[in-house]
Parts: sequence; structure tokens; C-alpha cells
Amino acid sequence: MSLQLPSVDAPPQPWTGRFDGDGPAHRRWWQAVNHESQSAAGGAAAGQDEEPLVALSSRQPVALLGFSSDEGVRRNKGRPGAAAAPAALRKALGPLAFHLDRTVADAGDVVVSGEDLEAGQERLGQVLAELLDAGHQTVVLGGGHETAYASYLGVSASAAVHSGQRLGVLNLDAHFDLREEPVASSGTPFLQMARAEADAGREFRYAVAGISEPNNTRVLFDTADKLGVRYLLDEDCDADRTRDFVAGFLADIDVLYLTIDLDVLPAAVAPGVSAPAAYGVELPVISAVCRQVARSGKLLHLDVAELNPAFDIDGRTARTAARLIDTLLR
Ligand SMILES: N=CN[C@@H](CCC(=O)O)C(=O)O
Ligand SMILES: [Mn+2]
Ligand SMILES: [Mn+2]
Repeated sequence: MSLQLPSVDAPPQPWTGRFDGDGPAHRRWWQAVNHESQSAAGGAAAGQDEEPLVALSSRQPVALLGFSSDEGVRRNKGRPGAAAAPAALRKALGPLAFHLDRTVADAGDVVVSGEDLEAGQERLGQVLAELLDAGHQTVVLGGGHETAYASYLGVSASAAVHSGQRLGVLNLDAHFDLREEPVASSGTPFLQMARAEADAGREFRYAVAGISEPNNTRVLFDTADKLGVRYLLDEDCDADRTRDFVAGFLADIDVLYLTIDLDVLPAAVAPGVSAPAAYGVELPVISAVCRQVARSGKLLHLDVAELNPAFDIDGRTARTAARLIDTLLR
């Protein structure tokens, strides 16, 4: 597929990783992405042939887009550092063996400049809607969880939602992020979405798995109840209950926007976040949700948020996020 990538603030850079050879059996993510991104930019990849990397695949192509933003976490009084996350996620994805039967292109980054979060969210939304309407399955590499409102702007502007398909937002997170605040932040995106969906005359379908009771005030639970949010507490996220919860949500929607806030995972698995989880949902359960979502065929868009490389240990959080992304695209 020959695709033109929309214009962004920071164009895609070449990916790197371990080199075992050129053939398909040696392929890693960095090789697959470089091939696709360079052909999308209109040039042949230096030293590589121009054969399609994925022969005869009818599967939807994937586009990755970074959202380099600290501003939401800063406004939410968290630990800044998420602006460096898109680069850290690419670094973790690059060396993974490439087993997908589809192409993956990197569209580069939208960069939040200074304190102007809202302008950055608008720009990301525009680029994302373009990528979706060009037929991609899209992956946004956040950013603090203010990434979610930027993602929503793109998803809600897409032809899929405009044509009347029922959108569901599934958040894997220790937090509701339904804060009522005078300014938008990483703590407000789902209340912003609820209001925007009401303005558009649509039902807001929002589900969260992994909610930590001690880390969400009564006000947040009341807001969730008022909005009809479906949620599952972290202590209830065993394999069966989580699978049933997600299945029930998927049954009521046509297209899914999945957002993974990495603080849903236990702090030992995901130390590199602004607010590490004392309890958390174990990785096999989160991974099973990703497989379930991938199999559903309803995944329109996904993002990964809240990675803070400054607090990561041995790239543990970034590696986990990369693995989940890989699982979601199978
Ligand atoms: N993105 C959201 N973050 C959490 C942060 C909680 C905390 O710092 O303890 C929230 O606002 O609820
Ligand atoms: Mn969150
Ligand atoms: Mn969270």
C-alpha cells in the first residue's frame, strides 16, 4: 500500500534495533517500520529492496503516531517526564521480532509546545482522523493521559463514528480520570469526552478496568455512577471476571477506542509512571484483555499513556507496553 503520511510537528526518524539479517525470518519491528515509513515518505529504503514486506496481506495497515506531552501531568500535579515516552516506546518496540501479517508505518510525533496542551490535542486529533479515514488502524504513543482526549478528538471526527457506529471507550487504568477542574489535565479526559458526546447527542459508553478504590475519591465514584460508567475494581480483576466485563462491553458497541494507562499494572511491572500502583492488575490479565480486544475485530484505535521513562527501571514499563501493543495488533 502506498500511503502518504499527514504532516506532524516532528517527522518520523529511522528506527534501530538488533540486526540478524534481511530476510522475512529475521525481521524485527524496526526493519518493518523503516521499510513502510520510507516508502510512505515517497523514497525507497536505502539498501533494502522495494518488495512489500507483507506479501498478499489483506489486513488493515497500522499507523503509529506519537504525542509528546508532559503538560497534562504537570497540571494534574504529577511527576513530569511523559513527553519522552514516544521515543522510549519506539526504542522498546524496535528490537521485537515482527510476527504481524500487516504493515506498520510511523507517522512521527505531535509535540505539545510549552503549556499549550489544547492546541496539541487539536493537532493530534486532526492527524489521527486523517489516518483513520485513510483506512489505518491507529496507535498513539502518549504522553500523559491527556493523550486520551487528543485521541478522542480524532476518533470522534472519524468517518466511522460520523457514520453512526456506536463508539465505546475502554480504559485500563487505576483511575477514572473524570476530574472536574477549571483546566484540562491528565485527570480530566473522560469527563471532557462525556461532555463532548452529550453535545454531539450521542451516548457516552465508557468502561474502566483496574480502578483502585483508595486512589479515587467518592466524588469520582459519584461522577462515574452519574455518567453510567461501567467499572471493575483492581481487586476484582481476575481472569474470568475481567474477560466477562470486557465481553459485555464489546457486545454493546460497534467500534472500540482502547486506552491503556500503564499505572493499571503493579508497580513492580510498571514502575515508570507518574503514579505507580500499590496493587495493580496483573500482566497476564491485561495481556488477555488485549488478545480479547484484538480478536473482537472492533478495535478502531488504541493508545498507551503515562509512561515516564525517567522513573522506569531497565526499560521495564516501556518493554511491557511494547509487548501489549504487539499483542493488540496480532
Ligand atoms: N491521570 C490521572 N492520574 C491520577 C493521579 C493520581 C495520583 O497522582 O495519585 C488522577 O488524577 O487521579
Ligand atoms: Mn489515567
Ligand atoms: Mn492512572
